[in-house]
Amino acid sequence: MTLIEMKDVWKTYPNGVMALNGIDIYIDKGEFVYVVGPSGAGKSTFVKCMYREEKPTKGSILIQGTDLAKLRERHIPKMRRKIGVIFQDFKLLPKLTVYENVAFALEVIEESPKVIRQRVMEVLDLVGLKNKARSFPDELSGGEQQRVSIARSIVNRPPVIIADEPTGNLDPETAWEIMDIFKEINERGTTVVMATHNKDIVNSFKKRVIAIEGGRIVRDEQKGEYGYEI
Ligand SMILES: Nc1ncnc2c1ncn2[C@@H]1O[C@H](COP(=O)(O)OP(=O)(O)OP(=O)(O)O)[C@@H](O)[C@H]1O
Repeated sequence: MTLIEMKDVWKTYPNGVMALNGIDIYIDKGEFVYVVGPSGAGKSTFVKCMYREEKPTKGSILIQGTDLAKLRERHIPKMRRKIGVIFQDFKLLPKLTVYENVAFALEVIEESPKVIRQRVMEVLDLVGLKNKARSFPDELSGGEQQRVSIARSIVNRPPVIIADEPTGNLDPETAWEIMDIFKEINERGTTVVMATHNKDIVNSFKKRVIAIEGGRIVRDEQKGEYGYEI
């Protein structure tokens, strides 16, 4: 079943840079997809369009049938709940505890305190951080902070999570631990789209690879390789 469909997507930034030049892609429910390519190829722009951080200049992006490209500003927050997002630099709220950072996503949709407590502890358990619920982000290692951000991204139970260089700030061993969590989440049925420069991970944990160069898809392979020298 198709979860995400991009049809003839173009993105030109206001400064004239053409970052995406006609992207057509289908991603099915439950897939694990790496997005690879040289620096400046358009990977971040591709994923940003997918969670409507950027609006395409032309084309449509359907997520479960809703066209993100046509979405009005006021409908964006509701749509974002269907998409968990994970960044290279974690983007946790520094003044909130681990628990509060994760609970925040459920508080804004006014879930009951009981549901919030249950779901937050459930996802903190999944990422192995139940014992750090009361800690603040700056008391955690980079790997732990990324685990919190993953917990936050899945607490709403979105059908897809999108990660932009999630292991970019982590040492190789920690990067693998984070990958194990993504694997687990994917095995439980969540679609994962991950832009990455991590050649070892792409070549070892083999999944679909979409390669972008100059804003175009130049390769789309099941169980693909990273394909670039770093
Ligand atoms: N907000 C912006 N305004 C103008 N140009 C931008 C903006 N964001 C990205 N670009 C340009 O668009 C092109 C694609 O950038 P993008 O960040 O999508 O590439 P990338 O493949 O993710 O690169 P990297 O691997 O270095 O993160 C580049 O030429 C970049 O300079």
